[in-house]
Amino acid sequence: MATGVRPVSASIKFSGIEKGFVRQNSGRVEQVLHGFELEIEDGELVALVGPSGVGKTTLLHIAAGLQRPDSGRIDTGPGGASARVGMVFQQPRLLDWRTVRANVDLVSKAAGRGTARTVGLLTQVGLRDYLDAYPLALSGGQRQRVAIARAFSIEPEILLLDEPFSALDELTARRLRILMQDMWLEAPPTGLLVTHNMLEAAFLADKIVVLGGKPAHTIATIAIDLPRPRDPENLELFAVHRRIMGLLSH
Ligand SMILES: Nc1ncnc2c1ncn2[C@@H]1O[C@H](COP(=O)(O)OP(=O)(O)OP(=O)(O)O)[C@@H](O)[C@H]1O
Repeated sequence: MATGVRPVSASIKFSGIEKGFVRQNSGRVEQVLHGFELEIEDGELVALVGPSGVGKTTLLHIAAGLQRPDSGRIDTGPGGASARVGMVFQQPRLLDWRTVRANVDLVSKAAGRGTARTVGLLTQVGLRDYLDAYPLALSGGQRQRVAIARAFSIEPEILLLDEPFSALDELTARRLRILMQDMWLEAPPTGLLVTHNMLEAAFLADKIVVLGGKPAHTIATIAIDLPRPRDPENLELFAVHRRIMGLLSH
């Protein structure tokens, strides 16, 4: 687990989660999650990996409160009842008619954190010279940097990451993973990362939960005990990648 300080503790606990969707062509319910259990401890970052359609994003949406389980519980505590939840999605989802600075200010103000940290955060993500630029004038990587600054601007106790780097070229993605690691270490939130990239999961996470099947079940839970900050070239990350690919190739 990472070191650092954070004012409020938070954990994420999925208990007995059931979730099904009605298939449009047949009208039958496809059960995606059945009795799903997972606990993410305070300050821990868990990565969910598994085949397309297994239910990773559904779990993240349930954690975010964007979807409700059919039954079961999602608890964020202790202290989690009032936890601030930050999110970074695959697409940056910025307001194109607001400047970079205003995009961050709006969210941090809405979360009651004020705007004093905005310039510092945007400087930290390498956008000091773009405070007054509009998102459409930025590259995809720069926009995602704004999204990362915005997520950290609320001083999140919980941070949910939905394939945050998958729309970027690999070099940019790597830089942003390192940036994410640095920012995470300053005051580690409790986190859930959904990704298709096993190296990314191994680089960022404390624990990787490998999902498979329908309804989804946990095939393996892999603890990543490497000290931080981690090096993306660490050979142990590649060993984890191979292990997961082996598990999912059967
Ligand atoms: N709103 C919805 N309506 C109907 N079916 C849905 C809905 N959301 C998800 N599903 C179905 O639930 C299953 C799990 O979807 P989910 O997006 O959680 O998978 P995933 O593991 O995140 O996939 P991917 O890696 O491709 O993003 C899929 O079969 C999907 O079609």
